[in-house]
Amino acid sequence: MKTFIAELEQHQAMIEKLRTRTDVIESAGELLIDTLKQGGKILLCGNGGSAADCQHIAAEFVVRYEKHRRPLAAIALTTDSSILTAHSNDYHFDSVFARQVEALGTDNDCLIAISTSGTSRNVLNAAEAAIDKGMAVIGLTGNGGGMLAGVATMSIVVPEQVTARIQEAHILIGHWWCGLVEEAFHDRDHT
Ligand SMILES: O=C(CO)[C@@H](O)[C@H](O)[C@H](O)[C@H](O)COP(=O)(O)O
Ligand SMILES: [Zn+2]
Repeated sequence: MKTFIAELEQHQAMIEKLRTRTDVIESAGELLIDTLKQGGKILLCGNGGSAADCQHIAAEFVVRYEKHRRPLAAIALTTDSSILTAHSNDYHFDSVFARQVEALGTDNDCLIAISTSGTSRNVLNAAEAAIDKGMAVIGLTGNGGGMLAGVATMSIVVPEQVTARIQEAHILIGHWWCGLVEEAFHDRDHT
């Protein structure tokens, strides 16, 4: 049985490796700030645990992270059960996020496409649809980046193979972006 200490050690090793991705993580944070300052919105998509990350991060933008500031435009494409089921039932699950990008995206917007493997077809299709619309795409991935790293405008490839470690890195990065963005929009009359 793997001990909890072994799990912690694996997590710490992931954190150390993440240092090598600092520049692109910071650049992506600046892109998010620019997108919102120019009136664009942030769309997010991913499967499974990454779907949860999408709605988690969207909630921090729309509501708050740690400080009071104006609401920020973000939509998780993973949450509307009618859209998800109608599209998957009538068309295909592979295009369930791309369809929403086509419906909602504009060239001011940015898509955060999350896939630990970088190979999930519905995430790749969403990234391609976003590029076709002139949107910026931040690929949040791992495992060498898969095809997502080739499609996205900029990619954060967590240098890990274990899905859980990659997901832990993703939410750490997502939270850091939330703090950075919040600082840029912070209403200094409130806390
Ligand atoms: O949370 C986990 C594993 O930790 C799973 O639900 C995982 O997200 C799912 O298997 C996803 O379908 C994996 O998709 P992806 O990250 O490779 O795009
Ligand atoms: Zn999980």
